[in-house]
Amino acid sequence: MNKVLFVASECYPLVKTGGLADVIGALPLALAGDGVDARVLLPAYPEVCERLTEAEALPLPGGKVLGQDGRLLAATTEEGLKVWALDVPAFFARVGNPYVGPNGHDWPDNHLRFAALSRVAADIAAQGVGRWRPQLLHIHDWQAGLVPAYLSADEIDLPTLFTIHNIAFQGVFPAAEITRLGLPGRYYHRDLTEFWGQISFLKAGIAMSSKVSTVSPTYARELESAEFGWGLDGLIRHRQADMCGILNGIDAGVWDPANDPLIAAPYSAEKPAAKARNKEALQERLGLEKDSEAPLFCVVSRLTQQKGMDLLLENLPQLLWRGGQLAVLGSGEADLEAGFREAAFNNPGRVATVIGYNEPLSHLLQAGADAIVIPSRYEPCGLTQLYGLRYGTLPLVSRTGGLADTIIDANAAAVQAGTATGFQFAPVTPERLRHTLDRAFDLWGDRKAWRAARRAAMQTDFGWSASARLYRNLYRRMLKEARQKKMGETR
Ligand SMILES: Nc1ncnc2c1ncn2[C@@H]1O[C@H](COP(=O)(O)OP(=O)(O)O[C@H]2O[C@H](CO)[C@@H](O)[C@H](O)[C@H]2O)[C@@H](O)[C@H]1O
Repeated sequence: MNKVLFVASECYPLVKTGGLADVIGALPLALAGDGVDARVLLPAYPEVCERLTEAEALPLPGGKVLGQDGRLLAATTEEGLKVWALDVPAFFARVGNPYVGPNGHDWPDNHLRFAALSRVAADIAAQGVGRWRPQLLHIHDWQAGLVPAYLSADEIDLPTLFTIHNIAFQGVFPAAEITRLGLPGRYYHRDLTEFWGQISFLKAGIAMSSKVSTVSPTYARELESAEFGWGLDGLIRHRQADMCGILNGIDAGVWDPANDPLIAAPYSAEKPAAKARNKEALQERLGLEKDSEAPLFCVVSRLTQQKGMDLLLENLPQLLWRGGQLAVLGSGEADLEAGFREAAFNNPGRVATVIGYNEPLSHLLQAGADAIVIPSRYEPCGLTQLYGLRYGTLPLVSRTGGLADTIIDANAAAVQAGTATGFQFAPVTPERLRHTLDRAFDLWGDRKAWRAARRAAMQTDFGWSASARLYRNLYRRMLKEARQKKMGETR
């Protein structure tokens, strides 16, 4: 068994603010079937501690971390995932979001909090926990970006894979903080952590890891361009030979319409009839008219510019004029929240908006809606379109990143062949979205074709097994390269 330590700031079901948690909660379990013993290191926020009641407390491998006392809480979740929660009260025992305080601003010491996570990961790499020592570290997003810097500073020779889930979140902090992070000043260098006069944790991860991946092949290519690279496209191009894109999968146990305790009635590709009962239940729950003829579009998303939610608001009159309904679950930018609230207020029975984060309701939306709208300006992979496929809720998506890689557009040829699974549009403009909403209404008008697309969508396999195998192969290649490098050095 290859031993791999995952390092990340979220992990479903312990703590989740977005798609990263879903990946960290599911991929290690999928890898177990492929001969990889993957364990997860994450911060012990209060909600994590609450859920790990049976945890065993272990000393930190490095004694203290960045001068603070702490411990590791070792536990196995109900799903069988082995985790170490990093319990450093000075950094993590606070009420609020993992990244943002009650005042809506980032915690002012985020650089120290997540440097501590990376520092402890490097200590585990050096000393192990008990008899378990990783052979490779799989680190995720900027919160784990300093891991290779600590490994390098301590001359610990272990391969690292850095996965970018969203390049827009970069973890950029004042350069003067470098010594408080416990890194030698020489690491503030333009080839390592320096980014426009500041320190970027994300840049450190990309520049210093053995290999870099992202969560879809199309996003891997897009990152090489100035439009998508957020100032790091040059570095990404420089690392092209070590870069790849591997699609996310979904946890088919958690997201299964045939066996989902959070929906009104079970259904499947073979027996889809009960999807209608979920539509009714959703309409009732949200105060929408019980209109089975109206195509019900839904949104489950952060309400942000990234997700293109302004484009959807702009097209709401068209969606309503053609007889559709809209159900929105999300939270995010104040003007978008206000826009969707107002839309619900002005269109009772036709538009419903729930502002907030609600995991159970997200399942009912996927089960009850006919289509899910994801007009993202960029989308590294996207998970909600995959849940939509599984639940026969046709994704209407922009052609970018993972959305481009997972949805087959209902053009005439695909409809004819019975292979269409949703709708795609490009470029990401209000006009193209409007045109594609029209195409969706036209297909809805041909119920037989809609049902065929729904069946094709539900039969698409986006479980983790194929992608887990790609990760396993990549780990093996990295371990082999590391061995060869060592042999070369000792010769
Ligand atoms: N209000 C709400 N209530 C309940 N659940 C909600 C919710 N809002 C969102 N969710 C859930 O959060 C997850 C969001 O998944 P996305 O793929 O859209 O990821 P996100 O953009 O957060 O993360 C980034 O990382 C992931 C993982 O790699 C990439 O897929 C993605 O492209 C990238 O932007 C889904 O499970 C969704 O159901």
